[in-house]
Amino acid sequence: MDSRDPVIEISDLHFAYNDNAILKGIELAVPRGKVCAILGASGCGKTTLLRHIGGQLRPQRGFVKVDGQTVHELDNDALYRLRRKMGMMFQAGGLFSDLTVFDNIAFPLREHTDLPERMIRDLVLMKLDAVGLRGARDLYPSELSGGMARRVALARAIAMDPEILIYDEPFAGLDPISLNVIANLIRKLNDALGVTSIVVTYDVSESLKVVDYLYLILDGKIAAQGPTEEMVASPDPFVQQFLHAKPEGPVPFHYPGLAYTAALGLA
Ligand SMILES: Nc1ncnc2c1ncn2[C@@H]1O[C@H](COP(=O)(O)OP(=O)(O)OP(=O)(O)O)[C@@H](O)[C@H]1O
Repeated sequence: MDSRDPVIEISDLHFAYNDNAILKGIELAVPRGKVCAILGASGCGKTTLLRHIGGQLRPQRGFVKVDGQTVHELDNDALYRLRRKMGMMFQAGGLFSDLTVFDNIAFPLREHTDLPERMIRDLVLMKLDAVGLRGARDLYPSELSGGMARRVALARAIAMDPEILIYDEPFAGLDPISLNVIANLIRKLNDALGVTSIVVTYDVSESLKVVDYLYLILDGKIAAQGPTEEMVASPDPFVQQFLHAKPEGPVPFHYPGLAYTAALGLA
């Protein structure tokens, strides 16, 4: 693949849960080596979009290509190989509660490789060092703060040296300091490891600090996109409402419904 080709390319992606249309023609091309954020209100379909990238859901129209491969056309073996190129970190962390920090990170290496234990040890310690938690190797998840648990999940996401790092709501539920730590780690790891990172979040302010490129989702489509600085300076009222979390603007506060007077039986 040409290094200028997008790592992830999505075209005309449509998906509905039964009659509930969620994605209505997503167009997106994630450039290689950048940190991108896909921003959208809770429930707009961000996780649904990620599940198409990971091949857990099949598009009802359009396609998702990762590294030039159309995800829904791959057989199981090819999909498995493709998933190995992707490191994912989820909001809940998903750490195994009965394994130590060390064993949580060693898990994918033991599961997917035949590396000798000595090499696994070196790799795990390297990943732990990258997130500043070498000293926490023998702790269990119940002994970690929320921010530390998120960092362990991040170390596990990079255990297999992925080309693409995907974060689903990495900032949710963190205190401001941990939030900054995670945001800076996302940036630092992207550049140090030479990967492409995709951050899916509703947390705009944190993303603006560390992200190169923004996509805003509204009503199942990419409503606006651009380099972070350009988006921040954009005069578009929708972009402004979105980035500055203004309650008033083109995006209505009220869910569509009857006029208030009609609902009260006064009309
Ligand atoms: N398996 C499912 N079956 C039916 N509806 C679903 C299913 N999964 C999600 N939905 C609905 O699809 C919509 C989009 O969900 P999704 O989780 O993709 O949104 P999101 O943007 O990731 O939200 P959040 O930020 O709150 O996690 C929501 O209205 C949700 O209720």
